[in-house]
Amino acid sequence: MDEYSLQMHEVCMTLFKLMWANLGVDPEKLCSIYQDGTQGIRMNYYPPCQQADKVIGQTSHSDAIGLTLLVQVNDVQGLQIKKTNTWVPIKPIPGEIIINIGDIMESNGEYRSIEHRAVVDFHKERLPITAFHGTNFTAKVGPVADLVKEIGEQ
Ligand SMILES: O=C(O)CCC(=O)C(=O)O
Ligand SMILES: [Fe+2]
Repeated sequence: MDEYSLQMHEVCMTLFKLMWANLGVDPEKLCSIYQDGTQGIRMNYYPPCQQADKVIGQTSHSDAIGLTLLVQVNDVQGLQIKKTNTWVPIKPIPGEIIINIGDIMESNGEYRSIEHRAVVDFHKERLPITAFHGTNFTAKVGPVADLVKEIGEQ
């Protein structure tokens, strides 16, 4: 479990740096807010339900962190994201990690914190493992100064 947490953190830091570089921000400037950052690992279990069309596994929300890395133990579909007011199912691919952008990484429309939910299956159980990555407790979170523009500025 320790090794899993560590590896997930490493993947996450690599993604943060690539995402910041893509925005034109020096990754080294922001790295410190995730130094000894919070990490929560949640193992969800959604049992099959004969009334799957009448219940919800997890209601609509966005994750209040930087990035969420989600790995599924089996290939049952359940995660959905909201795109132009429509719920779009996310098909799990064995061995791949689903990355959810959280509220802290929302940035000038370039990256959007995604609204999502989980539905349940009529016949099969579903087991996703989610790793949430947030800043450390001393970090000040707010708009990145380098990205703040005047109205009309390109
Ligand atoms: O079960 C899922 O696929 C989604 C889990 C989730 O969104 C969460 O735990 O925040
Ligand atoms: Fe979530």
